[in-house]
Amino acid sequence: MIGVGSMGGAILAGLRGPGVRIEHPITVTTRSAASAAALAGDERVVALAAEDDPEANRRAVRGAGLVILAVKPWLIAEVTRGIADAVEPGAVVVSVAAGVPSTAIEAELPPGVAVVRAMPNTPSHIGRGVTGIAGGASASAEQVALVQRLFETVGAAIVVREDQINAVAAVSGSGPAYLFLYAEHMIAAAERLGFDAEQARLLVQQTVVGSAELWAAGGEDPAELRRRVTSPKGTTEQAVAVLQEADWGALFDRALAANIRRSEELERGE
Ligand SMILES: NC(=O)C1=CN([C@@H]2O[C@H](COP(=O)(O)OP(=O)(O)OC[C@H]3O[C@@H](n4cnc5c(N)ncnc54)[C@H](OP(=O)(O)O)[C@@H]3O)[C@@H](O)[C@H]2O)C=CC1
Ligand SMILES: O=C(O)[C@@H]1CCC=N1
Repeated sequence: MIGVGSMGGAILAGLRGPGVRIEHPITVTTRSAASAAALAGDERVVALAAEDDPEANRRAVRGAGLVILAVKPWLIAEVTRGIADAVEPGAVVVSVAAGVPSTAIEAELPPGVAVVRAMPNTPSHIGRGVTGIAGGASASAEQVALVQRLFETVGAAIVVREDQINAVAAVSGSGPAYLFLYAEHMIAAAERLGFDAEQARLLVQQTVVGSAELWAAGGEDPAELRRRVTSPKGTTEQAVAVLQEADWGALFDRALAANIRRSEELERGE
């Protein structure tokens, strides 16, 4: 794995979780020695820093059947170019970067190396991620299925067309940020109602986690779960009516469109 920051680190943590059976060690690289040092002490991981060893990325990919690129989008081309002659023929290179088409990665690699895009999210850290996967023209259905199995070790994974990856990023890749934004605002509102910081955090965290687990446990439609909270002529419907004044349909359409627009800008190198 090249790059082990927020997203790479979440995948790595998920892969080290209980019950995940994969071949070890996983060789990972970071830019800084400090980030690599933070990963020391686990015999299942070999961490190398590009800052210490300009050959680190090339060393990491030698002999690897699967390579995950998890650096920032604007570093993908440079990093791929740097490893191109060290990647094994027949290897699968997976990029989790937003806004970098498979063709741009394929252009840096020798023929015979497959490129697959994956758009995961940070709950992968605890094995509860969701990932959209799309093969480039260089990838076979078996190679896409292999990458799907990899990401299923850290959550759920679906295969999509590459032209849907930006939408996956907008919905689930970035999705945890929208939930945490909600939590931040609810905690602040609870504090304004007079709860101390600890109480406000507990009330909101348990509400979010409990509601998510209730949904996951029963699988009912969220509209039905909302109905069960909303007593006719009760209190919830008053708050929901106020919230609905903000026209969440249009608001979410605008937010997701802005997200997709940014992926498209990244595709154009902006
Ligand atoms: N964050 C998220 O929720 C999601 C992110 N993504 C995608 O994941 C990718 C990474 O994002 P994110 O994890 O947030 O970014 P971070 O900045 O948190 O992590 C980037 C990682 O890349 C390392 N790095 C930088 N340059 C090099 C190099 N030359 N060689 C090896 N490693 C290097 C950094 O090392 P160091 O720490 O030493 O600087 C760090 O480990 C992006 O392309 C993004 O689009 C996709 C889905 C969700
Ligand atoms: O914000 C970003 O660009 C990345 C891609 C999806 C989630 N985080």
